[in-house]
Amino acid sequence: MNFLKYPDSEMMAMDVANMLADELGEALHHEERICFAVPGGTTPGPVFDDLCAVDIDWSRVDVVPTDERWVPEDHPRSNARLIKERLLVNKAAKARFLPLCAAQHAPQDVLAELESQIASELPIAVALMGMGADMHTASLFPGAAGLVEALDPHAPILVPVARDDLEEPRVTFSARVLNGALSKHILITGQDKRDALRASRNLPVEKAPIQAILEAATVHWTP
Ligand SMILES: O=C(O)C(O)[C@@H](O)[C@H](O)[C@H](O)COP(=O)(O)O
Repeated sequence: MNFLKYPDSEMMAMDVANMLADELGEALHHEERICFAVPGGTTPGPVFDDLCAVDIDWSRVDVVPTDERWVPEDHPRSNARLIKERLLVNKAAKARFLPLCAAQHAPQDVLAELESQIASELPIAVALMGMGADMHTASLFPGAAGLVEALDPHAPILVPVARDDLEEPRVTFSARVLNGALSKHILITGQDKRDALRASRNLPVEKAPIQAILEAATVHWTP
């Protein structure tokens, strides 16, 4: 794991956006289409604001959430909504969005179809991920139903996840698919998350799922 520290969120957003733009541009030199996975949550918005303005051939980029909350796309908690409003604008409006959710159906009824739309676009070229202070990443939550399956080396592409205290069911890329990304970035802010990341090193992956994707990842942190 590579750990990069920034003086503030603005600097972090700018540098991470530049780094992602370079990697996406480089990947576009080698592949006709590339897959870019991005998280939801509150941290990535400023990165999206900078990244959407960069001049790469977005028309050859498939943008997919790392995980999704099972809510309609116009719901305030929808990751698709965040991504469409903050990333897929400006120059990046030309990218294609691949949804992980069809909220009018139950997850188990549509997961196979969603997977089939994504399978041909894998592996992920560049993955940007977040982390919670409970050491989850994507929707790989400690103690959640679906976690063991999502951590399995032979896991399917997508795994439904639920836990009583989560506001809605979720679907997540399995650790196997996230780990298959050619480049992995984790974006975190605040001392609590830095402490959590440190503590995760001594815990089993079921208790600290972030462990599953740390190898060869770059962690970006600002207080
Ligand atoms: O949809 C989501 O919730 C995620 O993709 C999730 O893994 C997120 O990245 C972390 O929970 C951090 O969220 P914050 O950035 O809001 O702290």
